[in-house]
Amino acid sequence: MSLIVEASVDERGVEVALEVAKGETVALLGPNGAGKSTVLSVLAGHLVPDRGRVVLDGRVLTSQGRPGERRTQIPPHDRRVSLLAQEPLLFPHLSVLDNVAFGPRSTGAGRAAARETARQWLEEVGVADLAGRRPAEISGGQAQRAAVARALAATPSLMLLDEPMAALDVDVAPQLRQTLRRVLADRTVLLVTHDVLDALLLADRVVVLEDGAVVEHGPCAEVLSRPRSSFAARIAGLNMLRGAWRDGAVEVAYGGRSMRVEGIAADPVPGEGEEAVAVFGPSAVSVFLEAPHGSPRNAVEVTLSDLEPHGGQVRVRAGTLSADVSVRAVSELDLAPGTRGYFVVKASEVAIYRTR
Ligand SMILES: Nc1ncnc2c1ncn2[C@@H]1O[C@H](COP(=O)(O)OP(=O)(O)OP(=O)(O)O)[C@@H](O)[C@H]1O
Repeated sequence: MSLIVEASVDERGVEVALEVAKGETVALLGPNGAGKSTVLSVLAGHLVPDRGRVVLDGRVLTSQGRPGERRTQIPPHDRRVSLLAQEPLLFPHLSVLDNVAFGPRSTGAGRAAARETARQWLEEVGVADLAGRRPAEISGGQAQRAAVARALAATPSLMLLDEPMAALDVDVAPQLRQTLRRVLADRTVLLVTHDVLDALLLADRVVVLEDGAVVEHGPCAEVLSRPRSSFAARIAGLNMLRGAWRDGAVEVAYGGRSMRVEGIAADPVPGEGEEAVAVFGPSAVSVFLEAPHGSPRNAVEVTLSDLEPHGGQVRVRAGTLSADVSVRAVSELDLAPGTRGYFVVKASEVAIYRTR
């Protein structure tokens, strides 16, 4: 492993362990307050954990609260870790070129060599023509490209990206994502994101944090197609009901009542009483105003919370569940926020699996 992290930050309720292999990009996903930024701060050296260890390419960057081990806290500039934040954070008084040359300069390169390196990186990220401008004279997207060049020119062993596209216009973000995909290939990267596209296009693996702890991890496609955490299900656009496996179905408490959800149980089938999830896509859900009788279908009693257009259909939400139905069905059933009804899904459309 290139990067090994174990970090507990008591004040923030964070206790995380994760690893990143050399040349691997790992996306760190999770809801607000899950602890993603805390992990990045520990790695960057801006936050000292109460207990923990950060080892990068065999070098101990942080060691705290470990009996028998010397306390270590290498300062941020000496960790060979570059952080690309949401905002480009360029030095306003320096030209774009000198901003990028700053890294090589501070690690001992001569002025001319540092500028040459900077020029190459600006070329690589497509803003070489802006080298002579000040940050105030370029757009947000261009500044973020310059920030990518600056981060890479410092020849980091680890790149940290904190929602690098979040502050950009939607029409600029896809191009920067493509550039990142190219320049980050084969680097060791930890990427914090809320965006499932970032995970799919940039990451080899995802780690999902909830409430300060890792709740699942694995290759992107696997986590997004078979999520085990509510967060991963939500970003993958899937419905998830969690409960205990009993007598061939998942017993779920939903909306204050208990119900059984039937589906296709994946191997290995959950043990009796074991925690399991039932997962199904919104397109598999039909909406009814009355409970369907005598059919082998799952029906969840719901109160609709909102409706919005979704790819030629209407996405109807009820709490954490959603259904994609036709415009015609919405009109015929007169669906609106507050309507009480049933979300109905055939057992053959529900995947059931263990959460561990
Ligand atoms: N400077 C701080 N001092 C004390 N507690 C903090 C501080 N920053 C964050 N926290 C708390 O630490 C926990 C983890 O927050 P963190 O910012 O790491 O989450 P996050 O996953 O990055 O969230 P977001 O997606 O909203 O940025 C939260 O409970 C948060 O309220």
